[in-house]
Amino acid sequence: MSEADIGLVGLGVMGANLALNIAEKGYTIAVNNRSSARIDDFMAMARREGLDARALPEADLAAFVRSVRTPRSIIIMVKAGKPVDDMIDQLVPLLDKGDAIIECGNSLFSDTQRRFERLKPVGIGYLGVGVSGGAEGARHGPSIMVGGSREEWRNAEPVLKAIAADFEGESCCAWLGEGGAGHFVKTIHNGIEYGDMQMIAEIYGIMRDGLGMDAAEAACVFKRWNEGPLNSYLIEITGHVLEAVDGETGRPLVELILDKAGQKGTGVWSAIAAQELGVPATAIEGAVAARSISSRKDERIAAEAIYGRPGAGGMAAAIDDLEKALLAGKIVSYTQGLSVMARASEQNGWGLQLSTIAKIWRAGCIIRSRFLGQMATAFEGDASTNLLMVPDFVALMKECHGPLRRVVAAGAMAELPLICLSSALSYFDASRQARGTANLIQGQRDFFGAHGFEIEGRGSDLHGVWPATIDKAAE
Ligand SMILES: NC(=O)C1=CN([C@@H]2O[C@H](COP(=O)(O)OP(=O)(O)OC[C@H]3O[C@@H](n4cnc5c(N)ncnc54)[C@H](OP(=O)(O)O)[C@@H]3O)[C@@H](O)[C@H]2O)C=CC1
Ligand SMILES: O=C(CO)[C@H](O)[C@H](O)COP(=O)(O)O
Repeated sequence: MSEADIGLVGLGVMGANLALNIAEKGYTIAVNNRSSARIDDFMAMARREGLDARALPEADLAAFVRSVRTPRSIIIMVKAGKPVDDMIDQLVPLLDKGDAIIECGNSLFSDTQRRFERLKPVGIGYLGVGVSGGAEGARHGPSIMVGGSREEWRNAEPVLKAIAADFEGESCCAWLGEGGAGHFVKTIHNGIEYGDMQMIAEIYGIMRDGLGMDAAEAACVFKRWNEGPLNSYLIEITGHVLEAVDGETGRPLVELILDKAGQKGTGVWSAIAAQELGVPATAIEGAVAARSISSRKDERIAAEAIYGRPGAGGMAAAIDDLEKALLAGKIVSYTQGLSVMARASEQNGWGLQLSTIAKIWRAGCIIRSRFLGQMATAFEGDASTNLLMVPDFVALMKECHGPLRRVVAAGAMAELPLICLSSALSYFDASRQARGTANLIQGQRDFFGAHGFEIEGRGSDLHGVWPATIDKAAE
């Protein structure tokens, strides 16, 4: 008997919480998972929350599909990559024309595009949906970034909007464009998340290694900052992470956690997308690189033994400068992420609205912040896609780039690594330098490869008369 309003397959951290959220909003949800133990765990959770009457567990995939009312909407929330394709392969023979798959994992946008094209001829709708907010967001209201056809969106809109976060009465769920648009925006959201996290970690490094602050002192500063312009989920949780104490040793937990960062792919995809689109995203790229360097612990230990410990001589920096440096770095990082989305939108004909994206990131997602509220307002009345040129942010950047410069300079002299903050500063300086240095690069390119250069008033594809050289190094 078809009883469920919607189905969800994949009861991991995100799927289980999304399913509870959907049930709580009054929908009856059929649930399925590859391993049946998770179905039992989910039903136990649903019982504890008094939601089991609206959950229909089905360990058999065919019976699960049959239990959903037609035309069916089936959410897939499994590990990204091949498991999604495998799940689609298993579902398609069980579905009817007019049914739809709503894939909510962190999928690569080009995979989403491919899956969308694959299902179109068989009459099965496909939405590629980015969901952010971790377990808590999935349970109580994530930010939801939808991509796919408008028709599928109209069918899914009521349930997706019902479960999404709400910012002052506005839903943090929106349809952003066709095909892979939703997953592309989620990927860049994560790239920006990488940048935010890395810059926070760099500031923590200055506090710990440059200023000699202990974790509890650093926690107090982050808690205070969370009351000001840096107010955000990531600053808030940083305070909590820094103040947590290990029950076994009584030491700050953060000091026991191994300094090797994991990564599941979306940061790298953001950096690759930026490079492929020809849009510089140095803060995001720096954040990805920093995670890779962090994973090479043995090499870092060996190199420190040769070159000495960075920060050993201490560093002088005002706490107010650190706050403003973080704000300036954030402006640059968001400028870059937004530019990547704007270019991708042009290239793919998505029509992405940056103001809508900023709005649905104001609550529910990992990068939610007061800053995004300012951004949403700023973009509403401004057609620019360059945050560095939007008046409110021009004023902020004028106030904060000096502090960023002092922090980066002092950090460099103290030998402290500031990959993200320093690249953000250089991006800012390079982006506002009317006369750059690429004239020399063009000269070099013409010298060795006759690639040509341009001289204003004389034309392009000009060539120099260069001397013949011999390779001195090879002599
Ligand atoms: N955790 C987070 O904060 C966020 C995660 N995401 C994304 O959501 C998706 C799910 O993540 P999350 O809930 O954290 O993952 P979990 O690791 O908690 O759960 C993974 C789920 O995928 C299922 N699965 C894995 N491989 C297969 C397969 N080959 N066939 C069928 N099912 C499979 C697992 O089933 P089984 O129990 O049988 O192993 C399980 O239900 C991912 O794309 C992730 O990137 C998005 C936003 C936030
Ligand atoms: O999408 C997310 C948050 O928005 C997930 O938590 C994702 O796993 C984060 O990426 P990584 O694991 O690479 O740090």
